[in-house]
Amino acid sequence: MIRVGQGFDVHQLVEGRPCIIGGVTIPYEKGLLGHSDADVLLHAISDAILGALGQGDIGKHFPDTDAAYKDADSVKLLEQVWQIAKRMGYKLGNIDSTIIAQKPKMAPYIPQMAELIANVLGADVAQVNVKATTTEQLGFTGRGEGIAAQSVVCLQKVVL
Ligand SMILES: Nc1ccn([C@@H]2O[C@H](COP(=O)(O)O)[C@@H](O)[C@H]2O)c(=O)n1
Ligand SMILES: C[C@@]1(CO)OP(=O)(O)OP(=O)(O)OC[C@H]1O
Repeated sequence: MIRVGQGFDVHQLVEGRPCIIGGVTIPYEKGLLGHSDADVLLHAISDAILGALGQGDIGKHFPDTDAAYKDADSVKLLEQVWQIAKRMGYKLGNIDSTIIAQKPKMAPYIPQMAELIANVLGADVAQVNVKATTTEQLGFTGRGEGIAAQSVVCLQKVVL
């Protein structure tokens, strides 16, 4: 059986925070604000996996009212989400995702992001696609006020 999920997330860009996207720290004058490390891409992917599983979203599993998740490493959150998928008997089909940011330039960091995500999900890097786009200076992303990410995930039931 195949199940599909989609995820979408947004975080504000502010001074004095690291810019962590897809588990990679990107050198930039601003970073993403959140209760956790605000890794917008890993949150969108985590939500897509939970969506495919019919298991709600990361806010349900890791509430932003819980001090345990203050400045949490979103790689660890994705690892926990993937444990749920494995427990329910699923493996990764493929992921497609898009980072929506005017700046910084994501392209140099995308191979590292895809490698990291594939490692966490026990998959081959060919199963993980990460893209980036600007919004041509339009809207909140275009003004550099925040960064958004979206993701679609296909999970396959493991046949025993
Ligand atoms: N933050 C970003 C945004 C885009 N890219 C890359 O640039 C290409 C052109 O972007 P457009 O928005 O003009 O389509 C795009 O295909 C991305 O590869 C990027 O690296 N970082
Ligand atoms: C990850 C969590 C938990 O630390 O907090 P944030 O970093 O604020 O991120 P968000 O995308 O709002 O989603 C869920 C949260 O509960």
